Amino acid sequence: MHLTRGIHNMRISADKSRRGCVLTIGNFDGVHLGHQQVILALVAKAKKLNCEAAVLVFEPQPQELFAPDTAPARLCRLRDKYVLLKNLGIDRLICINFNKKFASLSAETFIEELLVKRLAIKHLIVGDDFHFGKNRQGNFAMLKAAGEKFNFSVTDTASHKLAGCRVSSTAIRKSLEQDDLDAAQAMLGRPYSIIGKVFHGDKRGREMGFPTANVRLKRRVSPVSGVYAVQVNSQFGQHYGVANIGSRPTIAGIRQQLEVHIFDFDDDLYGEVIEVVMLKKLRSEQKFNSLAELTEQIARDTAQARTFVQGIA
Ligand SMILES: Cc1cc2nc3c(=O)[nH]c(=O)nc-3n(C[C@H](O)[C@H](O)[C@H](O)COP(=O)(O)O)c2cc1C
Ligand SMILES: Nc1ncnc2c1ncn2[C@@H]1O[C@H](COP(=O)(O)OP(=O)(O)OP(=O)(O)O)[C@@H](O)[C@H]1O
Repeated sequence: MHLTRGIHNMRISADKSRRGCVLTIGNFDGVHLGHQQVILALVAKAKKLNCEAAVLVFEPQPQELFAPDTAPARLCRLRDKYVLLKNLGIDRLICINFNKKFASLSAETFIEELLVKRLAIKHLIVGDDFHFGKNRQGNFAMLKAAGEKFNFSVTDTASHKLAGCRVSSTAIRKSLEQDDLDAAQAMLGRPYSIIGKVFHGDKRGREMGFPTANVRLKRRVSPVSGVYAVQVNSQFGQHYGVANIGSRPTIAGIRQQLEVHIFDFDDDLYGEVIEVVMLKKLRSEQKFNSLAELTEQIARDTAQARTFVQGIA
């Protein structure tokens, strides 16, 4: 799968022989079951029209630019979207740097310059509530009309529902917030996990008898927090462990961080990308009066997580 980053890297299709693409546009945060339906329809259409299946996403996601303090927690990063979309058969991921300049493009410019001239779209699939361009002026009806003028077709997505409710990134975040991992898993089509690179922590965990791999969350805010029994997938295979996602109030940590103590494991993970799959929430993060009290609690967490994973392994 190709990754095109930035408008400047989208070639203008002066070459009439270019096959063009079928396209969908959105955040696709989490690439959940609803998104997967859209992607499957897109891939099928691309095959039929003998052209590329392309997904256009924005980075940062629009709300992260317009309202950084209230933007929702991310279910996944661009890198994760790339892998998930690739596995679904997408040929090209187009990532637009969503900044003030881009957000001020008129709906007409978005259609003519981007969709028609640069991407040569043949077919577009979007939700019928999709809005775009300066002040969200562009809408589904406008795309339909533009399609007739510039010779591309437009269809909307039929809502994919579970138990009568539309699957959405928002609904998944809510389930995770309410510690309903099963509901989140049902909507994602896979268990919820966080993928990231292991970096050097303060090594305090090792002194406490519980060495931890620290996973960088970067600018991401995690939709889950607290202590979990987890499965860890890395280049060393599949292991189990116990993880804390939080700001570590006992040691006056500030930024949210993911730390995982992996059972029966002593390979070097620094610099490696690992996936931490949340299996069961054990408790919320707490502030303890001393490191000794925290250590005792982590020992209890570890025992509880071990018992849980023995039950499923
Ligand atoms: C299973 C587990 C549970 C944890 N629970 C808490 C907690 O409730 N409160 C807290 O302040 N820190 C908690 N921590 C974080 C510890 O403060 C942290 O692991 C320790 O300070 C070592 O971190 P460092 O080596 O990265 O500095 C937890 C860590 C683990 C692995
Ligand atoms: N459950 C669903 N069924 C069908 N199409 C969906 C579903 N969820 C999202 N889509 C479509 O996928 C594309 C990307 O959607 P978007 O990233 O806005 O997802 P979302 O899950 O609805 O997000 P949010 O919860 O933030 O509104 C849009 O065209 C949207 O209409």
